[in-house]
Amino acid sequence: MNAAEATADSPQWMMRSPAVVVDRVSKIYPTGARALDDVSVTVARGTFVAVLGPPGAGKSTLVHCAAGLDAPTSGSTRVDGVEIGALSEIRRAELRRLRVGFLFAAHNLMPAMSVADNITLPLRLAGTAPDHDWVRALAERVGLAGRLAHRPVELSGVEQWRVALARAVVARPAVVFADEPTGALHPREAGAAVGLLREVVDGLGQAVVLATRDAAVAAPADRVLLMAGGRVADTVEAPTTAAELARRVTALAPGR
Ligand SMILES: Nc1ncnc2c1ncn2[C@@H]1O[C@H](COP(=O)(O)OP(=O)(O)OP(=O)(O)O)[C@@H](O)[C@H]1O
Repeated sequence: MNAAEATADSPQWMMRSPAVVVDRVSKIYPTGARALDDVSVTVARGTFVAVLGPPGAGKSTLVHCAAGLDAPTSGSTRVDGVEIGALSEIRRAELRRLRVGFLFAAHNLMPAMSVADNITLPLRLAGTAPDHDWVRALAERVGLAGRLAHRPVELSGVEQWRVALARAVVARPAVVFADEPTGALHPREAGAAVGLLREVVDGLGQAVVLATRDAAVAAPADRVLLMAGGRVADTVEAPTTAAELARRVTALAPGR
């Protein structure tokens, strides 16, 4: 099949399409706050994009709109080749369970469930039987081998974060959306945590879209979008450093 023959729902199209396309998205809340102002972003498969900026810049709104958790006021978003706005709520929920992984500051682990059951929850919610060898291999990869039978309360904060990471990738999604994912960790632990995220998605070929205020968390990305006032004000390509990113953020908002 050549490019002209590929249709939006054919496997060939899905393989070629970027992991995420945000096309001219604006979001105006009922309060009148313009959180996103005509934002366009394309995230190629397997690439790690960080969204960095000061509080209120629109980072969370961008991640939520891109992931289909929130509806843009105008513009469109595609994830894994699928136009989110065209899906019914049921189809959107399916897409979120199997083609998208999430990592938030609050891990929302199920306290009564074992680590293994927490990790495999997205699969079970989607009616898919977990492959136990894969779950064991994943647990090993994130440093949780030997912890699969424990309850979350028996784990350290970093270990709980690793459970959330494994849960985000267990369905081998096309993309992981992360909103201030290291927010519950000590700042000292954040760098290593995002390093592990990077290692895991590099191994599995997933794209990442990660929103953060912390330049050290954004620095390992392939591309950093600097946001201010609901717009992508600047883009920094890898390699870069936290110090350079912090300098660029300050330059965007003089007097802050
Ligand atoms: N539900 C909402 N209702 C009204 N305004 C909102 C809502 N959510 C966000 N906003 C406003 O939209 C703008 C962007 O918010 P957003 O949370 O996306 O920024 P952010 O860059 O993620 O900030 P932070 O780093 O503090 O999380 C802000 O002015 C915020 O007050």
